[in-house]
Amino acid sequence: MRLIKVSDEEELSRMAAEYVFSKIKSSERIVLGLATGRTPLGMYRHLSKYSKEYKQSYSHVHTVNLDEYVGSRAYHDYMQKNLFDHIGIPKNQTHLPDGEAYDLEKECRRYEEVIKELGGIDLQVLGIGENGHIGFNEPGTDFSSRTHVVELTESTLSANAKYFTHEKQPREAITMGISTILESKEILLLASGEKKARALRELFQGTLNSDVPATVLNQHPNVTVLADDGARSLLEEES
Ligand SMILES: N[C@@H]1[C@@H](O)[C@H](O)[C@@H](COP(=O)(O)O)O[C@@H]1O
Repeated sequence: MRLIKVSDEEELSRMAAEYVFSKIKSSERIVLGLATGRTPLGMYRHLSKYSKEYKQSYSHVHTVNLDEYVGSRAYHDYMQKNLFDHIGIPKNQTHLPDGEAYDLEKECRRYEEVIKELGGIDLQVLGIGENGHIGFNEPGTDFSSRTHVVELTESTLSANAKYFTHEKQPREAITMGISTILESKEILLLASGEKKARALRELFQGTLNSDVPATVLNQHPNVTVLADDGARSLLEEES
């Protein structure tokens, strides 16, 4: 696992965008796994800006998002507003789980098929929950899980309550499973702020702990962690 140290959220956003943009530029075809939440917002802002500044084609880019709330399009709307409206990725090449599907189990299987038919994920961007969740894989999730429906923990519900001012906050979500995420060829994890420090400390301790799902990333051969001063504040090497 590589650690790239940045000072703050702004530097993290710029570095993350440069990282992803260089992959887009240098690939003939790329499948990007995308995350939502506050952390990648600045990265999306920079990527949107690059799309205006540089004559870069996005016709070779495919995207698959990690998750969506059940009964909601909150993350569809987030992606549209923060990235897809500003960047020329063909609409039929962007994918998210359908949280409004009638048969959620079937939707989970469909989503796995989508990823498989795309040939897997080349670069998965991840955020990290305060409790160490990745995607919406909450503490205790089986490391062998595939795309599934989850019941969100109180910790995650309260951390994300601020995004639900116009609709009732769903208590369930569809998420790629831990095993689905681990099959990505490369992972870029973004962590910003002191609220993430405990989860990051667990991750860098290197021991697998199913109570902190992100620790499973220690088993992946190609993970880069971009972390700012706040997120690194409990790492031993920093003290
Ligand atoms: N499903 C998302 C995760 O993918 C994200 O990593 C996490 C952290 O979000 P934030 O970046 O807002 O702290 O929140 C949500 O639970």
